[in-house]
Amino acid sequence: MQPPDLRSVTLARITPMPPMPQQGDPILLPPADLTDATRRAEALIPTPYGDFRMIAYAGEAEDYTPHLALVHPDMDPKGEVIVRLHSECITGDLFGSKRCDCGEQLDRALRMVSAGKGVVIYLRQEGRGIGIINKLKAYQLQDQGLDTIQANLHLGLEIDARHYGVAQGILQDLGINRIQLLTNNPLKVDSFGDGPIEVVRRLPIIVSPGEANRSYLRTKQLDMGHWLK
Ligand SMILES: Nc1nc2c(ncn2[C@@H]2O[C@H](COP(=O)(O)OP(=O)(O)OP(=O)(O)O)[C@@H](O)[C@H]2O)c(=O)[nH]1
Repeated sequence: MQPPDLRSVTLARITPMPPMPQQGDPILLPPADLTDATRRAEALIPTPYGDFRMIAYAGEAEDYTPHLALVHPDMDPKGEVIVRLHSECITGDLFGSKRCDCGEQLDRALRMVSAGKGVVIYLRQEGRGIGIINKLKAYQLQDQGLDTIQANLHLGLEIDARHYGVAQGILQDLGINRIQLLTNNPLKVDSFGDGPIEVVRRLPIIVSPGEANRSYLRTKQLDMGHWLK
């Protein structure tokens, strides 16, 4: 086997920044929304929030980014189950980025769902469905003055590319028919429409804005219609 070409590794390291994303750049999108809610594996996961049964859902050929359900061990599917649909945000959920409210929302959701014996469904919809590469490009554009909507549009992408059909499939698989949905996003509530799962109540999940996410949250409130105070 040929050894790696270390010169190109060094070069890549010292290249300061990639060029600004431009309209017309090739668009790399993550795999299309998985609509196949097939239960592939599960195990008990003890967390600081309490124990959850973690269940991975994916289609047959889609092992790499399964959606995850974290189910309280005493969840009663016959009740009005507290449910959080949380879209993946590596920057916020994993690394605590302050550019968005995602990490704090996930923390709060896990507390509420643990207390209320409910379910968190962790949907692999990084960057509102555009993937981490495009989200980082969008952040670069936001640092130049565009807002979160304008940045996606500038890249030729949808403002919000998410679909929630698979979440309904997962809830059905868990035997759940009636939910209290933790969200500020009207599109998440609307996505249940006249489907098999009834949203009996919406529960707000609002975190206090900070310096780094104030304008992001303002755009979500004023231009994306999120129910934020
Ligand atoms: N494209 C893009 N995505 C972002 C940006 N900031 C955060 N996100 C993504 O937005 C999504 C937010 O997910 P959620 O918190 O589940 O959903 P929400 O639409 O904020 O609605 P809530 O249920 O009220 O929290 C995640 O996938 C983040 O990765 C951004 O500036 N641009």
